[in-house]
Amino acid sequence: MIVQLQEVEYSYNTQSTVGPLDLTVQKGDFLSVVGPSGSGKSTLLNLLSGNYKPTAGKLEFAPGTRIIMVQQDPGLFPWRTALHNVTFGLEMQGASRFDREERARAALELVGLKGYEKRRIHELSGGQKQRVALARALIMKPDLLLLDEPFSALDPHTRNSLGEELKTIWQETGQTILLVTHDHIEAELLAQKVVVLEDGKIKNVVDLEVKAPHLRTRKN
Ligand SMILES: Nc1ncnc2c1ncn2[C@@H]1O[C@H](COP(=O)(O)OP(=O)(O)OP(=O)(O)O)[C@@H](O)[C@H]1O
Repeated sequence: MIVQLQEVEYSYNTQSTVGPLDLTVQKGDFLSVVGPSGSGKSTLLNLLSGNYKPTAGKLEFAPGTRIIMVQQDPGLFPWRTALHNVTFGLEMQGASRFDREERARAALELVGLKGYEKRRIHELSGGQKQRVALARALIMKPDLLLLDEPFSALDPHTRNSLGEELKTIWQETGQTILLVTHDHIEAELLAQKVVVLEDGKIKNVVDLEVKAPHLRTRKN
């Protein structure tokens, strides 16, 4: 278990409460959370990222859980190259230059940006910027990667191809992912489990029973 919510509620005020929510994220899961505006997606993300503390119920993380969120705005450093945006977290951790650049090259290759290492951020398209943001998060190998509508500002074609790549990345790395989207089709195409939110509650959890190939043989 990476994170477990048991009857978790978050109350903004007396009128507006999200929950109670019951949800468990297991290692290697690819969950998508889908729901219309106001259904509680951002509130759930804020709870999972530790920004909000539940006002009721129990929210439990496995010890030492590290969580990284990628948002719609990729928030890259414009003065750095693509490669050096990706190395940033490892720099903060004190990894050697050789090690961080080698890992950043591999992460950029994983997101389909081999050959773009030296580009400045303004020399990249919107989709490419999102890929850099994804590589920057993946390189840190978080226990849980939260994706907050990361493709919503992109054109449909770029959106589809990035979505497909995300699925491949999940299958290849087993990275635990929780993707928030308002697009039902995207949610079902990509994830293994779809959590449907409505009026601040989990209306349904659809188990699509797709497992990352490398996890198929494991009993978990
Ligand atoms: N700061 C706030 N103060 C009071 N109520 C809030 C606040 N933020 C959100 N809410 C309420 O909490 C509920 C869930 O909102 P939330 O932002 O989590 O939904 P959402 O699914 O992320 O919506 P969107 O897709 O529009 O971002 C809604 O009823 C909303 O009105």
